[in-house]
Amino acid sequence: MSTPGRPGEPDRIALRGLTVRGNHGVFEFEKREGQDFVIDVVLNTSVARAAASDDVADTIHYGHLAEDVAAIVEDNTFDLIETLAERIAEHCLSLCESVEVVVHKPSAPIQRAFDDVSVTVARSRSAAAPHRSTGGEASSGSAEAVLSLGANLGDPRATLDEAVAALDRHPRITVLRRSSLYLTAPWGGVEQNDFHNLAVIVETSLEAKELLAVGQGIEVACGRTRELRWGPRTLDIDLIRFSTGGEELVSDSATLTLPHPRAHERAFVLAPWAELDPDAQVLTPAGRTPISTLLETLAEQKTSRVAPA
Ligand SMILES: Nc1ncnc2c1ncn2[C@@H]1O[C@H](COP(=O)(O)OP(=O)(O)OP(=O)(O)O)[C@@H](O)[C@H]1O
Ligand SMILES: Nc1nc2c(c(=O)[nH]1)N=C(CO)CN2
Repeated sequence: MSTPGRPGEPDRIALRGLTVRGNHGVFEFEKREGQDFVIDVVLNTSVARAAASDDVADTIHYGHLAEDVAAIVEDNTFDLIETLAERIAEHCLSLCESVEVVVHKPSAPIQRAFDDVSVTVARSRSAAAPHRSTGGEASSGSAEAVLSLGANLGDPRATLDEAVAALDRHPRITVLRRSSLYLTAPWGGVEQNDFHNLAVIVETSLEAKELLAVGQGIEVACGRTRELRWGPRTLDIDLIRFSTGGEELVSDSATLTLPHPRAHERAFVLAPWAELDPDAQVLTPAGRTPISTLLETLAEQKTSRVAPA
């Protein structure tokens, strides 16, 4: 028989010694030439559910975690390993309650013999939230969001099922409603297979940026690569609308545009959304417009509801 966990002794998933080449450093030659960074992350998260089900879908997949962390190291250039550690911690907090991240820089330009230099940050959701809230954004409390999901590579049905389940498993996201599945003609001018699309309405205590980051994490976990704009993909999750207390968030930062700037031009977004909320008023450059009116103007974009499997 297992013993119930005691407070102060949370379950942990640890990934140590992840070695990734990156271009971080104060000196120009460090940015130019790159060097190895070694990362340790310890995620405090209950593994009880996965231990009971023996299903990897009920836990944080360490392979996906390693890829996500490696991508943060590889895709950015920071002066300081403090910043790198903070970014990694921020990502991990979209997966778990608290985390400790150590970034080692064993080849740092130090003119003395040394074994290692490292920065350690420990972050938890409650402590992190005030630092991460950004101007004009809802910080906490409950928000409602519309997400559009699409896929046209691999097994789109299975991927979309897995993506909705992954959203719902997140401790700070509840999927309230899920639309039928739609088969839709590719939008955007790239010749490719039809897409499968659906929409979900979720309730969340995450900020909009965090919700988008969770969606992007799920895209990566499902094997998404970005090769061609509007091109074929295993999974795409777009944040269409985010509202707190009935008030819709409008954002135009480099990383987050809300409402989604192209949603009103896309029948593949509007048809599934209209099924969930037929009275939705969509904020467009021309003002608020009923979703049914927009769909009428997009009638030439083919969408058809797929019968349940
Ligand atoms: N509301 C939003 N939903 C999804 N991504 C957004 C949003 N606002 C800004 N972005 C940013 O847009 C970038 C490109 O996203 P993505 O790769 O999903 O684009 P796409 O699916 O090819 O095209 P589109 O943005 O037209 O749907 C991402 O880096 C993401 O941070
Ligand atoms: N029908 C349809 N077309 C698309 C879609 C999509 O989900 N559905 N996604 C794209 C890039 O995100 C580009 N074009």
